[in-house]
Amino acid sequence: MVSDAPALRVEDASLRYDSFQALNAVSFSARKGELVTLLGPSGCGKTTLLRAIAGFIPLDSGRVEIEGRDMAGIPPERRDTAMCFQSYALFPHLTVSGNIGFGLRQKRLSGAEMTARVEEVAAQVRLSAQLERLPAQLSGGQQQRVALARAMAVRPGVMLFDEPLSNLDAKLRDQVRGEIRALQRAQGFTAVYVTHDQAEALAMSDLVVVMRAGVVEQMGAPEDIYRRPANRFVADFIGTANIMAAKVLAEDRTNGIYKVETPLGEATVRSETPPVAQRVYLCWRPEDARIVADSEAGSAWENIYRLQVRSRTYLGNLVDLEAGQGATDGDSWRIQTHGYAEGASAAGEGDTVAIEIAPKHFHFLNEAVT
Ligand SMILES: Nc1ncnc2c1ncn2[C@@H]1O[C@H](COP(=O)(O)OP(=O)(O)OP(=O)(O)O)[C@@H](O)[C@H]1O
Repeated sequence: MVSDAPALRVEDASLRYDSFQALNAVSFSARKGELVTLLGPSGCGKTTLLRAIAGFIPLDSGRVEIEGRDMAGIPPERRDTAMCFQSYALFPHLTVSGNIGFGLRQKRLSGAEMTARVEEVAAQVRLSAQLERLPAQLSGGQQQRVALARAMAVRPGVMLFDEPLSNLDAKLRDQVRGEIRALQRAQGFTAVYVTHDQAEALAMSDLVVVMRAGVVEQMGAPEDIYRRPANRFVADFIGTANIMAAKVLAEDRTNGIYKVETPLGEATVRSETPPVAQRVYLCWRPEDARIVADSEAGSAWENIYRLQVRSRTYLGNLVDLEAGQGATDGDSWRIQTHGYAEGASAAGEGDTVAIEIAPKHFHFLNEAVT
């Protein structure tokens, strides 16, 4: 269960490597039982932040609090954290049991307590039958589970994951991420999870912290980040986004309805939050467009645009179209639709399709066009 007490609080964390500002006033907190992902492109400072939380590198300014306690000057082994790495970092000469129990050696548990704890955690990660094996005798997914069990065994206040799945193939990655999330929920541990994979972040998190160049660009629940990205960077980094420079022509703030001019044509936008400027970026997602039949397209409906299909990719469950006004010139837009949706099969390369984007599917970014 998620409670209100912050298990971890990072406040204004800043850190430089020589002249390079790796973290710049980063703040976020994780409530007890929450999984928070730090998401961003390579080099944005995710690992640096995780290592600062673990106590491996000191911050230049700002603070890390675990369970309300300031961690300044507290070494890693005395912080209530455990790290789970992408490389697993298993001891090759120790059995699964030895690896899982490794972190317990400092915990002053009796032999019987230690065995019981190892068996309990091994069962949670479904490794009870492999306790006497060496890491080399395990699959990649099993090795990852040993690493997870070893971290879980010490029952840390905050579990820290550094891209734990990047050594696994795509299918296994999906499976293991589901397992980690299920275990995290069942055991109720608090976790900070570093990834550059937006799908992983959306699938696993209670809170996503999107970072770029040492700065937090946005944080929120996965759906918030996806449906209401703050700016072009976040919109583009999370999923696929069609981003247009728009000009507000008329507004009815009371009802949240705006008329805007866009490269697609005029559009009606329904938005609870007003645009931040008259010239503002507007975003819509590929699945927000609906291909409409000619009979509908001729009616007085709003937000219907005729586009020529420039390329068509069949993805099995979905059809992905790239379409624009005319065959090649100017912007092109990504449209995704179910393969069986009306009109999808007729939308071949070179064909003209009519699409409808509902007013509520347009989203104003908090970013003015300058
Ligand atoms: N010890 C160091 N000395 C100097 N610069 C460093 C050091 N460690 C990291 N950096 C730089 O700081 C920036 C942030 O690195 P960090 O490893 O935190 O990024 P990241 O977001 O985790 O990236 P990745 O996903 O590639 O691991 C990078 O530009 C990196 O080159």
